[in-house]
Amino acid sequence: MGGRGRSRRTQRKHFRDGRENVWKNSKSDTQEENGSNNSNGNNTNKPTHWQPFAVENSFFDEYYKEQGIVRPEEWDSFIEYLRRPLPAAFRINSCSQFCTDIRSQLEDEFMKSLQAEGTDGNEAEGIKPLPWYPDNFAWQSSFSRMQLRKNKNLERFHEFLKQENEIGNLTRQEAVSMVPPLFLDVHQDHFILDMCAAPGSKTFQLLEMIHRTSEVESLPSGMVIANDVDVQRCNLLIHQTKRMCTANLVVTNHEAQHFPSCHLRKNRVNPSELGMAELLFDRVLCDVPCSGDGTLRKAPDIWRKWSVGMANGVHCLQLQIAMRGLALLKTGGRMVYSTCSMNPVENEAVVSEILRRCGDSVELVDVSTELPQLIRRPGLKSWKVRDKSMWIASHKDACKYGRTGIVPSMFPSGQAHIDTSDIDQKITTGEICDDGNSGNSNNGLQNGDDEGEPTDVSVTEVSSLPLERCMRIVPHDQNTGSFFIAVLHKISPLPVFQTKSSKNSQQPHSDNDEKPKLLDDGVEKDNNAMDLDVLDATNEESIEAKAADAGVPDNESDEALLDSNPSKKLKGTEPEQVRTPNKVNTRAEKANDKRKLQIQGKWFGVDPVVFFKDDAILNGIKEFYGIPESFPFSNRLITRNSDTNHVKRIYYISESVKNVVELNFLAGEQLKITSIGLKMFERQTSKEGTSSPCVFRISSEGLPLLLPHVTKQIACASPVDFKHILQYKSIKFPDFVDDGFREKIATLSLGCCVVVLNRGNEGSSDPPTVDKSTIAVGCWKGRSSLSVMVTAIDCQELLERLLVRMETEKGSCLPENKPDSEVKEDSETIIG
Ligand SMILES: C[S@@+](CC[C@H](N)C(=O)[O-])C[C@H]1O[C@@H](n2cnc3c(N)ncnc32)[C@H](O)[C@@H]1O
Repeated sequence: MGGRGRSRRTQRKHFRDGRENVWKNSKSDTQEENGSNNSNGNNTNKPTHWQPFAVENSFFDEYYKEQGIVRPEEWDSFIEYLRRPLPAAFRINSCSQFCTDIRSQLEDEFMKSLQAEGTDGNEAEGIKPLPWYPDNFAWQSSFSRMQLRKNKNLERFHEFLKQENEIGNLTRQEAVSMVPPLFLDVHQDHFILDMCAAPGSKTFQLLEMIHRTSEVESLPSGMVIANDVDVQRCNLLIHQTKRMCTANLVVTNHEAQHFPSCHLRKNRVNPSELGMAELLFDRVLCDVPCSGDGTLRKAPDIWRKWSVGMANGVHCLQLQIAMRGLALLKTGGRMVYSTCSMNPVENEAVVSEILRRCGDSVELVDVSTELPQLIRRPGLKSWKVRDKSMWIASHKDACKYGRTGIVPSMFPSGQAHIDTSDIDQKITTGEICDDGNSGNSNNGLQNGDDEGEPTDVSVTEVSSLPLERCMRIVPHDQNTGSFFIAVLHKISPLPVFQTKSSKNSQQPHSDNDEKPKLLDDGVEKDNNAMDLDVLDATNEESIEAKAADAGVPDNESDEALLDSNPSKKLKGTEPEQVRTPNKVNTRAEKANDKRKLQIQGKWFGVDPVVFFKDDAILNGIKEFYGIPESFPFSNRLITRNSDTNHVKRIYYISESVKNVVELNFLAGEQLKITSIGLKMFERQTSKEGTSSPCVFRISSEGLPLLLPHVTKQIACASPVDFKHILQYKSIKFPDFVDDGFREKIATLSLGCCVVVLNRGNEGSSDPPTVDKSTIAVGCWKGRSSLSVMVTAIDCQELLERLLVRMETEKGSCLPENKPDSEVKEDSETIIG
């Protein structure tokens, strides 16, 4: 095993041979993966060069055998599972109106039919619920994604998955990726930060958790901030979470390690007047960027790319992000640190360093009694460090052999070797976090590599920390990918860290110290975050100390902070007035409101977040739809356009999000917000819009929230007419089957209206009685026809579900006949 005692020449040969093997073996792997003599008649004689990925890598084998993440006798099984394609897994959106219908469909229909189908001698399980996921809401199939796409027998199931996924009733997600949010112990009133959130599958879960039991009419008091550094991936996340129809989400675009503090100066505001003076979180999910070798089964190209440098290269960033997460966590709060990597350098090493830095203020939680059906392994107490050339026994050896890229925190002891030599200089500078190995495929030694002498790694450091409380999920335990999870509890404010002078250095320190040393957390300041960001945001004294350190005068006002950006000057506003936003009808509030309306976006390329305050438009909307004054619109409507005369979309935000927006505003717009709230109203720009007294239609996302409050422009359709609307998208008035419905529609104004399905329990009340199970769609009433404003796929879904429900309830028979007059999509057809 390993490179222990191997001579330089032998070691080099070994690496070269290993690389050749990868490619030599790819032919046979190809045949295996393509499934020769496939019983379903798929072409099995594809040319072998079609196979793009080799599914072995000797450097990988050598590395993980040495780390002992599985016992030697398990190795073959471990590797064999890693080479198998990953079974497809998915989750039912527990907030979907149809979640129980879908679960029944899986349990009663697909479970049996797919078991009967079987494929290619695969496990005949078909699909089964994941035993550790609550309420049978998560499922795993024994089919890979490839099989689902290619196998004719699975076509119907595949179509079902695709359709429900697109609508938002299902989320396709790796089984193990569903685990971290389950350990966060989320409550409905929690403020949650998802630090590295894109593409958003875990954010979706977190949102489901806070919305879990809320009624249609009331929003949860918690909220989620989903952050990612990559704008494009943020857009993916926004698309993904749009299906959740939530007013409790803010998407931000920051480097997680520099996530802004978003706090107000203690001496300038009275927090009790604001509700919140500092943005801290009850829960933090820290699902950091990683080498990703836990996803080998899903992404087999990683076999070819894998190198030790991938893990070593992200270790420092992971640590910085985790430390920032803990700083933003409330005392008493819980943070989950997770990676989809198997590598201890990205996992146990990061957790160890967190514990060393935080001392008694953070504990690693023993969650062994939580989710007992989830099979997991305890974290390692001992592991080894290597770079592309050699195994390294300790930081001392790293210094001795000039191994740049290796930092003390990678070792179980975390102990730094202090030396004043040139080599040490190199190691303690920031460059070590960005070694050239990261992400490249340079596994082996090359001519001219400075190998040094192999160090004796037979004596491995052993950690005294309770790392067995960490969890590693491995593929062969329950036929999944791999994941690492650690649950951290913040007991008290973090120790005060050293200031800029020690930036990026990992100072020597010892596990045996009684008190944690005051260490810099390695976070560089940026203009926005100032130095305050490296601190525990709960530690007021340290904030002030740091503010002074950063050259910010003690008495600097919020206004002055805003002045740093010319677009946000608060001319003519007294500080006291800024601090009393809750007083009604004061001059100060008006000035404040005006300022909010006028504010320009601080962040380049990101639309500003502006409170929508156009009373004329808002009153018009309320009047048109008959929305009572009791509906909380005040300070809950947002636009992303500072020119309020040309607002196209109006977003609705929960009370919790409103508090964050106000805090952010007063704190100098520290948050770079890419998406916020729920799209509630949208300007109808087509010519139909001009014929309506109200140009703002209710968007599909906003309808569930508004529905119980709409008293005008609403009509209850019989199942027959409702089905026709969905089926034909646009119906001429004479073609309505039910006279009562036709008459009701005739009384509505031109423009947007809501049509509710009458299933018998709505009664004859006008407006109809609605509850969580009410099915309704937004429509547009034109001069001669009614058109549905729902996407084609949503119409289809509703139709299918409707038919199933109707059949079950045996309430009504739905005719298949077309309406009398020719149905065609005329100019009034609007599919929103
Ligand atoms: C493992 S993925 C997160 C997966 C996500 N939690 C989910 O469940 O869908 C890591 C994410 O971190 C983001 N990322 C990388 N560096 C980052 C940084 N410095 N700050 C914030 N996000 C970062 C990447 O863009 C990527 O989307």
